[in-house]
Amino acid sequence: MRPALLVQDLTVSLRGRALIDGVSFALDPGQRVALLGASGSGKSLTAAALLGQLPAAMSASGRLQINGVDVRLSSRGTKRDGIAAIHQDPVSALNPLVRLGKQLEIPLRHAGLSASMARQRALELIASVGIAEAERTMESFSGELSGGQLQRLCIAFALACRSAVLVADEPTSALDMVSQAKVLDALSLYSTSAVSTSAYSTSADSTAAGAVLVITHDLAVAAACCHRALVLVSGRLVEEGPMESLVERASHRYTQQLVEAAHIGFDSLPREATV
Ligand SMILES: Nc1ncnc2c1ncn2[C@@H]1O[C@H](COP(=O)(O)OP(=O)(O)OP(=O)(O)O)[C@@H](O)[C@H]1O
Repeated sequence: MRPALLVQDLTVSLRGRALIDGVSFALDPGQRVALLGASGSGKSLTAAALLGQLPAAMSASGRLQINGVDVRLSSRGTKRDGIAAIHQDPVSALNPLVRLGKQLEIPLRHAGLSASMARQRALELIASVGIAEAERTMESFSGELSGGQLQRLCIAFALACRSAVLVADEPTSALDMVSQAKVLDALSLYSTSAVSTSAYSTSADSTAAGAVLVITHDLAVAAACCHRALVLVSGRLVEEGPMESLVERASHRYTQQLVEAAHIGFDSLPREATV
């Protein structure tokens, strides 16, 4: 199976100092993978490198492939095809002056849907990420929704764009537990939805599922929604593996500390994350 995301030997440097040092990993379609690490370990810079959003003073090298297409790591500024992101603060991703339904319909119209089909699909997407009253949400502005609802709406946007990869950077850290669970459910939905072609075609490839990279320092969040985890320490990948073996048999001291701090055991993992 072709990976949705392939990262080889990613290095991000600032004035000759490597902030990210030789990081390699891959995400298969349908996989949810956590990128864990302490504050300052390089999680956000890794995300920025994947999205082409590194500060101008930094340089990136290595290989990046999104949905089978090589992407120049040095390119930045424009949105990269096949990859979308949601951030801790969803408000900044949305236009506060345009009704949410109109914003959601834009990528759908771009994909070739008629106005009425785009509206219908937008309603379906809003409902699919667990937001009740889809009709009313379509007519709302971003300031009228809660943080958790906006976060799920951003996931609906990523679904509308049919990005093969969704990078979720601390998607739940500003939310209460109930909203957190709903956002994690929406991320699961993303990775089981067919997303990875840009056109609404019927080709075999259009059935590939989305892959999600969840950036977090919270092991409980990672365990609740991810199949695998990658652990970053000081810009280097020190450990990776299936979620349950990481929790049960962490080998790096930082991962062991995370497990001890989270006090979670294998039994608390959802069934889906253990396959
Ligand atoms: N704009 C910048 N200029 C200089 N150094 C930076 C810049 N952004 C990040 N760094 C450095 O790069 C390293 C990795 O930072 P990064 O923001 O990726 O960490 P993080 O794991 O996302 O942390 P957090 O969980 O606190 O967001 C840190 O040492 C940080 O000081």
